[in-house]
Amino acid sequence: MRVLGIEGTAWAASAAYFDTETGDVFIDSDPYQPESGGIHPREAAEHMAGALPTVIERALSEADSVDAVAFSRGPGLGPCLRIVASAARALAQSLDVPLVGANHMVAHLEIGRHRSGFSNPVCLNASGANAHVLGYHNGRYQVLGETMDTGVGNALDKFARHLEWSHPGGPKIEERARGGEYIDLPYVVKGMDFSFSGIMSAAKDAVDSSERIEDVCFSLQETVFAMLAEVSERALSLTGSDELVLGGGVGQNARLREMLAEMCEARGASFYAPEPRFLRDNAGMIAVLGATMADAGDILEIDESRVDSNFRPDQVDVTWRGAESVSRPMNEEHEVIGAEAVVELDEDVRKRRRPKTYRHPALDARLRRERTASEARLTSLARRAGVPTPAIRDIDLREGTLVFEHVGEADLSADLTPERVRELGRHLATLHDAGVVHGDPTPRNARVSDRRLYCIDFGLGYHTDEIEDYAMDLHVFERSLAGTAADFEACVGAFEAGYCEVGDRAVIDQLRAIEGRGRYR
Ligand SMILES: C[C@@H](O)[C@H](NC(=O)OP(=O)(O)OC[C@H]1O[C@@H](n2cnc3c(N)ncnc32)[C@H](O)[C@@H]1O)C(=O)O
Ligand SMILES: Nc1ncnc2c1ncn2[C@@H]1O[C@H](COP(=O)(O)OP(=O)(O)OP(=O)(O)O)[C@@H](O)[C@H]1O
Ligand SMILES: [Fe+2]
Repeated sequence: MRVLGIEGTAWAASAAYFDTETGDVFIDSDPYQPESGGIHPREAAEHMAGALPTVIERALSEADSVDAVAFSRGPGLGPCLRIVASAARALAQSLDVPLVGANHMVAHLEIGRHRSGFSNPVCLNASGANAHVLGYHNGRYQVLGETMDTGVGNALDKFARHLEWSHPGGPKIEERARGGEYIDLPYVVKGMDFSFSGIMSAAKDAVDSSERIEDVCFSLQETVFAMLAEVSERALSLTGSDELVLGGGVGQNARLREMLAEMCEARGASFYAPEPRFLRDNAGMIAVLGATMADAGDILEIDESRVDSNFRPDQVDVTWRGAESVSRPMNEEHEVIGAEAVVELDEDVRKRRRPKTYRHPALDARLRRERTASEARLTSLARRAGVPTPAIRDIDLREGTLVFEHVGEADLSADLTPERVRELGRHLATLHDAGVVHGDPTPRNARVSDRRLYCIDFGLGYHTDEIEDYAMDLHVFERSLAGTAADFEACVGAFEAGYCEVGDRAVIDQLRAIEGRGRYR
């Protein structure tokens, strides 16, 4: 099959030609470069209108024939998307071939899967307007974790604008980071979700209070990319997957790729990053996904081809994949490589947070120390509040080691029933009542026995009386269920019912508000 792809969600006016028989992808792009400030939607749309005809013509001149036209349907800037869609409709009609509407974020992911040959990877999309970790489960690309505020590239670009550097800021920060020294910045990870707002204001304050720019750029990269590597590792650990692919324009950053490669190597996973022309916005990824979709018969009628500027990857009905899942069953082994630690299971359980070589030694030492200390403290506090947890036998903060009582016969993930999930809901409500959040409640961080359900792994927990934090705890759990549970609906229903038996219903309302923010941002 031969597909013409068109992209133009924000800055790249791009067209491509992909031939499934030869595997060749021809891409021609014309970037929009704002004169000052960030991307202006109206100017960007004018750029699309002016540049698309030329790039399309060049791609067509490479084509022997065209069997389908694929375009980016969203997410992106509304005025740009409408111009791209009009061009795609007109072309499909004049060539008399089917029209395919691709989700831009799924295209960022599928290009890595396609080029690597990996069958079922976890995907980190690190782009301008987005940042999320995805895994395929129950016929969708589930969002296992995502930014709670801005996209990663936008965060970097805003910092660069503060320094009055031109757009895009990411490559300039990478350049200036060379030779910088590390300073501490806020590091925010909640389960597999993360946030950039705190770190960005701290970085701006740091340059305003005359820290060296290279030190701030260096530390910004070290901190932001370590967060992305950590949530990717959490997704690998939760699902049991041993494949990671990278997508999105920030993926062009050598330090990010280095960290991800090192993280994967340390846990025996394979890592793939497409070449830069497939990472930044480009129509090649649209043409490649378009061919897969057209092959599955996933085509659009012209009058149903309207664009969607908030089109989320988890809204896409994945017609081109089967019933497989990124999550695989895991056996109880003597040594477990978790996301944070190596855990040896004997009569007692020895959990050691080994140094993570991918992150800066100072950041690594800080995180291991803080998390080991809070895990010890909160595991005991939770038990006193009435939540079953393992007793602590020993603690060595310098080594990052904890020794626990062995609890339960299996992880909750191995035996996930609505009844058990309901009990976890009650436990979290009890914990919140005591003013504590777990921080990383997942089906792998609860242990089951005949009589009880235990909570483990409190390393990301903290004290708080904010209802938003309690709701976030529930959100983290429901995310992890969406990526792993066979019967998601029944489990979520039971979980929230269990929570309400003990806890405050207002937390559930806040949870709905959090979900709404992700969907319509
Ligand atoms: C919806 C769509 O329009 C949007 N596209 C987008 O953001 O363009 P993309 O090409 O994937 O990423 C651009 C971002 O990638 C950053 N970037 C480019 N090179 C970089 C580098 N070497 N280091 C860090 N960031 C870099 C830029 O600063 C910019 O923020 C998206 O995918 O979110
Ligand atoms: N006290 C315990 N009793 C029985 N099994 C345990 C205990 N603590 C940990 N385990 C087992 O080890 C696995 C990893 O432990 P833990 O979640 O604490 O490590 P981690 O590195 O923080 O993992 P992750 O962050 O990926 O959840 C658990 O999923 C569980 O199977
Ligand atoms: Fe993009």
